[in-house]
Amino acid sequence: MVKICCIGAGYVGGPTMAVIALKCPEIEVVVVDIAAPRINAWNSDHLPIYEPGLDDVVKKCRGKNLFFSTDVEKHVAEANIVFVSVNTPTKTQGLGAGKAADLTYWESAARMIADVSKTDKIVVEKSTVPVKTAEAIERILTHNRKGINFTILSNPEFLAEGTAIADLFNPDRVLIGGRETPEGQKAIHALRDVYAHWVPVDKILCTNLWSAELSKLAANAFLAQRISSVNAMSALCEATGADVSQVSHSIGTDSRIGPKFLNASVGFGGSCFQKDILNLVYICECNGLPEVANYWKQVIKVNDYQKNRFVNRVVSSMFNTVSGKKIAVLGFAFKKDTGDTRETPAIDVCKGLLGDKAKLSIYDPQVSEDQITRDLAMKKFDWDHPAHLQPLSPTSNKQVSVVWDAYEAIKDAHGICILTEWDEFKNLDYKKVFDCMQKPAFVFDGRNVVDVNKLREIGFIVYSIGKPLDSWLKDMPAVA
Ligand SMILES: NC(=O)C1=CN([C@@H]2O[C@H](COP(=O)(O)OP(=O)(O)OC[C@H]3O[C@@H](n4cnc5c(N)ncnc54)[C@H](O)[C@@H]3O)[C@@H](O)[C@H]2O)C=CC1
Ligand SMILES: O=C(O)[C@H]1O[C@H](OP(=O)(O)OP(=O)(O)OC[C@H]2O[C@@H](n3ccc(=O)[nH]c3=O)[C@H](O)[C@@H]2O)[C@H](O)[C@@H](O)[C@@H]1O
Repeated sequence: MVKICCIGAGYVGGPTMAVIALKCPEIEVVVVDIAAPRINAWNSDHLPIYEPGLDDVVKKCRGKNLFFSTDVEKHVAEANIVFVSVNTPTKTQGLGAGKAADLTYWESAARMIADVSKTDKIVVEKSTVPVKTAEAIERILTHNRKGINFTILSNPEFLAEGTAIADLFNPDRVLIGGRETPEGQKAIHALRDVYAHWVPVDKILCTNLWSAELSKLAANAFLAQRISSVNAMSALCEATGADVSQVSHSIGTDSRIGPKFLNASVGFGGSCFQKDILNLVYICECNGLPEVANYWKQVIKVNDYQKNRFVNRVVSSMFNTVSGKKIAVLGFAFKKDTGDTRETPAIDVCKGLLGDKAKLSIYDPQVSEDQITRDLAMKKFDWDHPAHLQPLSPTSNKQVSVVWDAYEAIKDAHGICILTEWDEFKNLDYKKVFDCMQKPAFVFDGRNVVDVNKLREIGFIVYSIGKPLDSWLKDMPAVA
């Protein structure tokens, strides 16, 4: 019987392994983690992450062929295939700080695999890693190998949060990279056989190790670049009277461009886009390619510009100060259908508004007060380390309250900032909202979810990213 062990029970390890267990009933899958609270949550009725459809999948296989455990060494020792899906955050100190990937967690996992193994293993890179990481991992694994053969594969994950289960059930492709040696090819076939339980074989792409590693960074860079491109256009739309949704639709109907990932927004967030592009930039610099590095750096610069631009719009519209004014923040997660706040644009927008002394009332249907308080106090990049290594919960900020109802957040507010595109924000009773706000009442829509004309008819002053400006805003400076 094939036994799979996955090190790292996070947003990737948990859902991916649950789907493998569901689709391959004859394979035993154990997900292990050093974080006991996370494993306890995976074994409870309240899973540690919110992901549509995940509960169902876990319920169907947990206790049958899917297990969650803190007994990392035992399960690694017993497995034939070991996936490694641990954090690969951006380095905050030392060589490459602020750009390079911090491979501390990966290295410690690899050393542990080498120490506890008594049988041959396929070791699969599931985490996103710099190109050529497999070479370093191989050295760690084979340094003290005691006659055991380790074959390393790169199998990057392309799921997006909020649609993880659908993405895993029906992936655009599964990518497996391995050495072009007989052992490498044998390992590729073994992993391909796992995915072939439900993924058509023509969607399982097999490449060399470095192509697989680099393809993951390239895919995220290309996706993020599309968002920065459309966001750059949104600034020009506001300056010219064009409507970014119309521009996106017009260019997206060109089959060479395609319609997806062209929604202008307050900026992209999430645990990976920025981290992976910084990682790519660093690799380019290390390979003596500064022009290529600068090209990709610009994707992040435009994203930062977009977040600053949004804050400036809010402040300048409200008579150039938000000091002491209540601003309702609707949505804190980095996108809808997830409770994940890693690198969410809401953090930078909230910090910008707090910098101008606003009073924030924040509502998100999936994010807890504790998480928001931590996020607003955390240093850049600290969020991407395992929970037990993160700073303890800070004392709450008097300028910030977190509430569990959108109307509660809005009551007596001067302005509303929509920062996540949760469906419920489209369907609020905006007449009721208007009536309970200070006047003039402002709506700043960072996700283009509201019906701008309808809200203007009610009496709101509305700013919506990349849409023709309200006459109120036309002469206001909005320089980031
Ligand atoms: N979040 C996402 O949507 C995607 C993430 N990725 C990549 O997958 C990797 C993991 O990301 P997430 O699952 O989001 O991170 P996460 O932070 O949710 O999960 C990582 C887990 O690894 C555990 N861990 C760290 N070191 C360990 C060790 N030595 N032994 C046992 N457990 C250990 C941590 O406690 C944590 O629970 C990253 O490289 C990320 O770039 C790739 C595709 C999608
Ligand atoms: O490596 C990863 O971590 C993953 O990163 C992204 O997935 P994810 O970050 O979960 O979510 P996305 O749907 O890509 O959204 C990222 C950010 O871009 C924003 N976005 C997305 C699309 C768009 O048109 N406009 C836009 O602003 C979202 O609101 C969100 O803040 C990729 O889509 C996945 O393929 C990849 O596996």
